[in-house]
Amino acid sequence: MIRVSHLTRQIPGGPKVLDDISFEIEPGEFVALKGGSGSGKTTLLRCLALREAWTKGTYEFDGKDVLGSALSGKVKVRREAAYLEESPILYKTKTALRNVIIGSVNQTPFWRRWTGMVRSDDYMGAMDTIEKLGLLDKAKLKAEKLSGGEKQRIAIARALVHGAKVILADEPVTGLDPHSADQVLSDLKKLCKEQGLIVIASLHQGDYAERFADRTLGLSVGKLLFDVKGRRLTEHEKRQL
Ligand SMILES: Nc1ncnc2c1ncn2[C@@H]1O[C@H](COP(=O)(O)OP(=O)(O)OP(=O)(O)O)[C@@H](O)[C@H]1O
Repeated sequence: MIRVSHLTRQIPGGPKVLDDISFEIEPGEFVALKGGSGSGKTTLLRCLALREAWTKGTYEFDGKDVLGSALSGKVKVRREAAYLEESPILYKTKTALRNVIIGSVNQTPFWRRWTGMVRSDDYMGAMDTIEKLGLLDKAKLKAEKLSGGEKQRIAIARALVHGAKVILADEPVTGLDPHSADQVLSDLKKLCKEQGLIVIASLHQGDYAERFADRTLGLSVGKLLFDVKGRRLTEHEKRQL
């Protein structure tokens, strides 16, 4: 479970980009972030991934206090929360399979990325996950040959293989055609329902949030305007964003 209380992010000497945000998310929930350009969606995801500093607030992740003095909370977030960029960063000249096995720069020790050393159970685990995401026929293709949607799904497979329990996806379907976007979001939804993952994704475009998410957090100028669960947004809520 994730519990965020009074999260505030102020750029040093600059504006407040997130202002007093609080929410709780249970395992298995797919949460969409909606808000106009500059509303703070990316900053919120990056704060949850500990890629940006919190100015104020408390953060509990799976029962651990993350921002307190003990290091174990931070280590847990770095291990179990995967931040997915809008354009996934993959090793272009390595195969999809190899990308999944060796992991992302943040998740994998340097020596492992450098040597590319794998154990047979790493190989099997990666192949199983790639198969679950329906990409077995792409496993041996170099990452540079994959489509945008396939790259996103390989980045998801990579996160899972390296122990992600929370996926923080920044505009995961921006720039994808509707079919690829549906595949990426169906995969994420399936992982929530079948494996109890938490997915938080900024999905401002189109009706993706309504179609795939269980819940929508609406942001405007760094403030949480609404937290809607189990129903579509009203016209009034849509106009506020
Ligand atoms: N390091 C920084 N210095 C100054 N302003 C910043 C910094 N980081 C973010 N901001 C500002 O904070 C606001 C929120 O940015 P953020 O990228 O989180 O918004 P967003 O909702 O993801 O926008 P978009 O949908 O356009 O990607 C923006 O006005 C941005 O300019």
